[in-house]
Amino acid sequence: MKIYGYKDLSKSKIEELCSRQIEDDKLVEERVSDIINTVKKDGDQALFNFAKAFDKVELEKLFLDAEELKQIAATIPADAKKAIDTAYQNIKNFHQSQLKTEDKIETMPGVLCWRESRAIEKVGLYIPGGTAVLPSTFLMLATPAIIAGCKEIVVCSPPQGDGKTNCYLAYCAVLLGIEKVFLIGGAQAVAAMAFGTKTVPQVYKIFGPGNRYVTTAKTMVQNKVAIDMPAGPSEVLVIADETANPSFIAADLLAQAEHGTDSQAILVATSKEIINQTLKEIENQLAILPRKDIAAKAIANSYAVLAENLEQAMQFSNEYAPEHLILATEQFQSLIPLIINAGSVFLGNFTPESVGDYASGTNHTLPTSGFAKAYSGVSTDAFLKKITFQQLSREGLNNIGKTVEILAEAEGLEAHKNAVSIRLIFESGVGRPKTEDKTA
Ligand SMILES: NC(=O)c1ccc[n+]([C@@H]2O[C@H](COP(=O)([O-])OP(=O)(O)OC[C@H]3O[C@@H](n4cnc5c(N)ncnc54)[C@H](O)[C@@H]3O)[C@@H](O)[C@H]2O)c1
Ligand SMILES: N[C@H](CO)Cc1c[nH]c[nH+]1
Ligand SMILES: [Zn+2]
Repeated sequence: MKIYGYKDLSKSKIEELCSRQIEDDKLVEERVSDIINTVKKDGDQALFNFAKAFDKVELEKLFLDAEELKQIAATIPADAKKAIDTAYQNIKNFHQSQLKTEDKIETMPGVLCWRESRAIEKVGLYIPGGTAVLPSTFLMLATPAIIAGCKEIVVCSPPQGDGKTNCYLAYCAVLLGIEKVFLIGGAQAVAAMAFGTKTVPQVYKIFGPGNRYVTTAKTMVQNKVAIDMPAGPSEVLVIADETANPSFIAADLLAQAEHGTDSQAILVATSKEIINQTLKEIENQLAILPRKDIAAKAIANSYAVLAENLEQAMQFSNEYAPEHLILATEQFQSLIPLIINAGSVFLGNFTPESVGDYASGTNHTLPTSGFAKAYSGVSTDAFLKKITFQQLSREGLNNIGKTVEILAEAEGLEAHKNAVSIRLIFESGVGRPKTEDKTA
């Protein structure tokens, strides 16, 4: 892991360090574009072929039904079932609290405006399953979808070696009341949900994280469907001072590094000593990790920055806009107001990022690659549309009418003006007897 001194970094070097561009991005785009076009053209047959090519599985059918899911779920160990139940309850509590009704506002006398939420009717959820199957992502996506009231929830996850899925994912399906899981992974899953095939229903919005193929496909189908955000390879940035524990920092960095070789784990510390001790700890902890080869590659693509103080560290973090930000310092309270860009934040030395990945209740589907500058993570809101309403009484139309007429005239849109004028004239009594205002 390379170490940089913040004060020696030029603006362009900071930009380079914060960019997550990878050399073969163009190649991935070309491949994904081919996959999308093939699914559009060949439908289900393309999905069988891609499962064979990429997942090394010859599928008999493209989904597991409720009975099959129940049978697989029955093999889950008792402690895992209990852990999933606990995580689900916390995620449900937190996401339920996000459902809010808004007040109606009278912007001027007789002019009433408000917003109401409606669930997106058909949503597609992608659950990663390449290097690791992530049932936690199933909970993170389906729980808010159900709370929001989405009617049709289509779930895709790559098939595993036996042409099925594992007991944890199947148990989540049973727990959540999802009766079908499509065994489709990668860009082809995104294409299937975006355009529909004979077997896979077309949806209005696609959610979920994934590798570069999945994320690139999501960005490419956006002229057809909505997406939650680009949620690609996991990343973490840890800000640490001398009150931090290097063993904890190393563990947190490795936790995200083990997701994939293109993950990033960045340390920004105010103490050289802490950086050196953390690097040593990374070596020690890496040695005993089953996924050490993956994590070691991700760590090699990562770096540490030595900042002069915590404010400077925050400045770097805001430019990097990490998916996960850990404030490994006893001073975390004073840093909270300085956070501008981050997906999810972990405060103090006893809040490991893993709790957010699984069970604290916050959502782990979060923007990566700097998209935390503009996007939020998945929430119940993401499954809702906000529809605005307005209702004018006769008094309201009298109060606002002139304003609209003048603005319509300024834009040269006479018909717009007339839609108001015709009512004002009507109201003034020209051509008809004046009636009582029943809406006032
Ligand atoms: N940002 C977030 O919120 C978040 C949350 C969880 C996981 N993640 C990230 O999700 C990713 C999961 O990646 P994964 O690979 O384990 O699973 P995945 O399910 O995203 O991808 C597996 C699929 O990729 C496709 N694929 C693999 N190699 C291919 C190739 N050469 N050409 C075309 N398609 C190919 C296959 O179809 C396979 O089914 C990780 O990078 C992890 O860090 C991010
Ligand atoms: N850290 C991932 C988000 O980047 C989420 C996850 C799922 N399982 C473990 N971790
Ligand atoms: Zn994780």
